Amino acid sequence: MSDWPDGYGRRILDTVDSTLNEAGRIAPGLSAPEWILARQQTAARGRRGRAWHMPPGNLACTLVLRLDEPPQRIALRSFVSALALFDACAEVLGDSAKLSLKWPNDVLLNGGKFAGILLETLGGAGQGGTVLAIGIGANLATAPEPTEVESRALRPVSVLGETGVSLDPEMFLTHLAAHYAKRETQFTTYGFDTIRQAWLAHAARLGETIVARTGTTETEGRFDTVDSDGNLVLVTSSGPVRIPAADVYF
Ligand SMILES: O=C(O)CCCC[C@@H]1SC[C@@H]2NC(=O)N[C@@H]21
Repeated sequence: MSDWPDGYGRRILDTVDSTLNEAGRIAPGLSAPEWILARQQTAARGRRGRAWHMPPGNLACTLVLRLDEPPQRIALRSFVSALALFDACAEVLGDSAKLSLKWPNDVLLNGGKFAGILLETLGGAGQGGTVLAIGIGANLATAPEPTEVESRALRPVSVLGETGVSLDPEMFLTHLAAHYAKRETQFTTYGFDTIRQAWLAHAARLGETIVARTGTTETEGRFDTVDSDGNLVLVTSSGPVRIPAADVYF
């Protein structure tokens, strides 16, 4: 699956501050979904305001699309995009890689974090609907040092480091865009449950005890499922708890 999907545009930039910022700049004139890839980002950001390590050779891209849907449904693109990223990796790496998904949208390779996704909705977008930017970063060539990430975070890994396979970001984007288009069609045609089931089939630590931490609370429990709204469901000593947003630690 490597043909560029119909209906999706693409722009390739040498250097940009952040492909998410670029999404904001093009949003007012956006008439069709557009992938933005940058060979280098000077101010890449990750979840919860963290900086994102972005050496050349890694994948840095953002899909920007206009959606006329309620916010809760728009947010489910977190799972659509994570699954598409998983699919693209599985396709190009084959059986040489042990891939899994960490709630809500990290992709793991051999148990280490190799890719992350950051969703942002953009204001001032001109025409009707909401503009969603899905920022995707994947360590194709280089991973940050463990000292560059939070002490409790998973070991950062790269595709090259774990498998010896060298992947070109532009080539990889073609696979990712094709898989995203397929999963997006699946989502809009059959609803979230098919995405949810596929995501769960690859979930890391399902059935095991994990910890979900927000800015103020920490919840430990058995990872039971992801519900029909995308919430993480943990079974704690005081019963099931549904968590809409958190960082997860194993
Ligand atoms: O913290 C995470 O796990 C999410 C990281 C998302 C990084 C990507 S790289 C492309 C896009 N541009 C950014 O500035 N961030 C996202």
